[in-house]
Amino acid sequence: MKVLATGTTGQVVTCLTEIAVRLGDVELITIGRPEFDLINPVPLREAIVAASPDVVVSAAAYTAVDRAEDEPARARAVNVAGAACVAEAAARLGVPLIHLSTDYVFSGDDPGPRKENDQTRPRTLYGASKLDGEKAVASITPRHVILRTSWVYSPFGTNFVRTILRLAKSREILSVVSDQHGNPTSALDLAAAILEIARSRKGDAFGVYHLAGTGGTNWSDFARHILAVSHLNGGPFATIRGIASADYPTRARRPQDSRLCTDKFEGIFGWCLPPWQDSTKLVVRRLLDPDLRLQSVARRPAAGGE
Ligand SMILES: NC(=O)C1=CN([C@@H]2O[C@H](COP(=O)(O)OP(=O)(O)OC[C@H]3O[C@@H](n4cnc5c(N)ncnc54)[C@H](OP(=O)(O)O)[C@@H]3O)[C@@H](O)[C@H]2O)C=CC1
Ligand SMILES: Cc1cn([C@H]2C[C@H](O)[C@@H](COP(=O)(O)OP(=O)(O)O[C@H]3O[C@@H](C)C(=O)[C@@H](O)[C@H]3O)O2)c(=O)[nH]c1=O
Ligand SMILES: [Mg+2]
Repeated sequence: MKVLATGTTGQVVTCLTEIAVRLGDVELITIGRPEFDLINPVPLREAIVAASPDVVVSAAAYTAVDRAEDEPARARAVNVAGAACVAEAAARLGVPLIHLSTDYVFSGDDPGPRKENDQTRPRTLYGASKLDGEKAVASITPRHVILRTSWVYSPFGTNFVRTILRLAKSREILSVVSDQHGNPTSALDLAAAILEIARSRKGDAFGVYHLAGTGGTNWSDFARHILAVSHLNGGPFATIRGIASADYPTRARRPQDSRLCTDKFEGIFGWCLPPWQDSTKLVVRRLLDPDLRLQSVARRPAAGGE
């Protein structure tokens, strides 16, 4: 089957390319900058229609959480108008759209995990733009699977795992916030899930779903796990000092607890993503030894798990 994904160098799109090669029966087309920019999405929409895929994956987005506070118009243009144009292409083709969204649509003021219908109230401009993007997508095509995921990391691009490993090379102690809770998600797992959904052709599965790594944590414990694995494998190490968000001022105020409940996804699809610790280990080991091509698509069965 032919799957088209937006973006060229993003974490998820890069992992989609890797997993598609591994699967063998998916032709993955990626489309994005510099030829096609979501800021000017009509040519992108027309190119998607011309490519005539069986499924469209909307993986490109404005993801710079702090910068979005200073350029809201650009963030909204990409995440709302751009996402809408991608949805229009899928609607014109009459094919399913898998659209990625975020835990940052929630304020996180109350304890999680959060279900799909829980009240959304983004704290950040990034989160608000992604929420409006979801609404636009849903209004344009009923054949949408909106996947809200969180804390995405991978061997590629910009992410927390790579940042922590880089900082640990030059510092003995790192201060990391311990009062923000969420679910780290490997983009390799997510890409495998997206292609599994694309191939499953479940006719009644459209809607909004939460899909993230199994198990919750906070950023400082996530960092501790990253560096423990790194240390065991001869990589950089630093001591993590847990701090309060108030002691790590950022332009955007992140949710306090944006853990996602994945029961709905598990109920419909019958599986979920691996425990975040296992997937983090695979990605850290791959980053330390780029020749490693570790198995990263293992899944837990839905029943009988923890
Ligand atoms: N990263 C995370 O922690 C999380 C991400 N998500 C969502 O998952 C999706 C994938 O995220 P991820 O892979 O991590 O993103 P990345 O930040 O790794 O990559 C962003 C992608 O979007 C593309 N992009 C950004 N602006 C434009 C533009 N103006 N025109 C065309 N393409 C553009 C980039 O293009 P280029 O290749 O040219 O740079 C890149 O391919 C996004 O929808 C994001 O909101 C959800 C939860 C967590
Ligand atoms: C690097 C670092 C970060 N932090 C904090 C800042 C922040 O609260 C938290 C995570 O920082 P980041 O900037 O990596 O995370 P952030 O950009 O907020 O990550 C988010 O990205 C968007 C795209 C999403 O959709 C979200 O799911 C989420 O993954 O850790 C420290 O406390 N110490 C540090 O040394
Ligand atoms: Mg960031």
